[in-house]
Amino acid sequence: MFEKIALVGIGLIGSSLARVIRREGLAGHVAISTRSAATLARARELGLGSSYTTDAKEAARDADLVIVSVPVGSSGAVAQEIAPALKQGAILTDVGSTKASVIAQMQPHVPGGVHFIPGHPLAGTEKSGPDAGFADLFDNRWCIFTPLPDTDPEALERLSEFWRRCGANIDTMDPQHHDMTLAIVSHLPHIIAYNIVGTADDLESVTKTEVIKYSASGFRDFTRLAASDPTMWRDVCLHNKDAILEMLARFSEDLAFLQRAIRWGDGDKLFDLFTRTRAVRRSIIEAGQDIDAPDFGRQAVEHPAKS
Ligand SMILES: NC(=O)c1ccc[n+]([C@@H]2O[C@H](COP(=O)([O-])OP(=O)(O)OC[C@H]3O[C@@H](n4cnc5c(N)ncnc54)[C@H](O)[C@@H]3O)[C@@H](O)[C@H]2O)c1
Ligand SMILES: O=C(O)C(=O)C[C@]1(C(=O)O)C=C[C@@H](O)C=C1
Repeated sequence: MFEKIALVGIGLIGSSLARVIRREGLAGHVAISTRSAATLARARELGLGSSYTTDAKEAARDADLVIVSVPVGSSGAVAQEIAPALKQGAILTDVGSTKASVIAQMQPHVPGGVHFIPGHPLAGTEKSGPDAGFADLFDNRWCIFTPLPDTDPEALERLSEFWRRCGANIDTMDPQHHDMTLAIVSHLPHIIAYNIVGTADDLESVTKTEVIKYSASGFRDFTRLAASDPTMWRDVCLHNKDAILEMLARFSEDLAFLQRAIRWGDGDKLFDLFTRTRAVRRSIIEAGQDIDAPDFGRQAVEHPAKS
């Protein structure tokens, strides 16, 4: 599909892209760049690309497609660094979990004649780094684009076709809507997981023994999310601040409602809520998302209930 693709950042997402690009034969040349020499050396050992450099500008030079897969707080610095090397007509995209902030950081650096199309594949795991990636990561997952008002439809279609060939389904929305939606379906669940595992860890007398020994699968599911990359999630929280605070406020109100129902022994309220939420899971399954499949969105994840 492309003569040369540059992957800037070669962690979970960048290396999954490298693997699927190779499997599907989507590029003549895959240039890999990352900030740390050690990560780059590992990418080379894994044979993820055709060339390797710690100089993002070098990787981006002459590329037809440049994919930035770094923590969202670094996307502006990366855009500034590669901007002078971007060729006319190239597509520049990203995979960041927040969109308004990434656009605000990257867009000012994008030279005229370069197609900047922000994107976000809704696929990942709690793991990070080049060893964590796998070619099937994007299979049957959404990839959301938040095109800018002047986005060239042909470039958007070309990038959409690339992601389809990586296994993804495509959707588009405006950046604010993306950030609000992801705040509830992705960012809040991680924040809640970090919080509950932190609370358990604070119970020092319990944590070293009982929490580990008796962790039931409910708590274990939280620990998976709470093991996610600290840099990535620090940046997500700082860069989707307004939407996350809005969702946290609603969450706290609803939690207070639940707390009150428990305090006053209001079984009907509890039963009604739990019935409604059970229906949500059922509708996700009916919509074709097989939650119980062992590879639901992630590989190499323990499924203790099944083993
Ligand atoms: N992990 C997920 O579940 C997931 C899912 C979808 C999107 N995302 C988004 O994808 C992006 C990458 O996440 P990941 O999970 O692949 O992270 P990761 O930690 O596995 O990899 C990040 C990579 O970026 C490199 N990097 C960091 N700062 C850099 C800089 N300034 N210049 C060049 N390289 C730099 C690191 O060396 C590493 O190679 C993030 O923006 C994240 O929000 C993550
Ligand atoms: O399944 C997981 O481990 C993930 O965290 C993946 C997940 C998500 O919340 O669904 C995390 C962040 C992304 O931006 C997209 C996907």
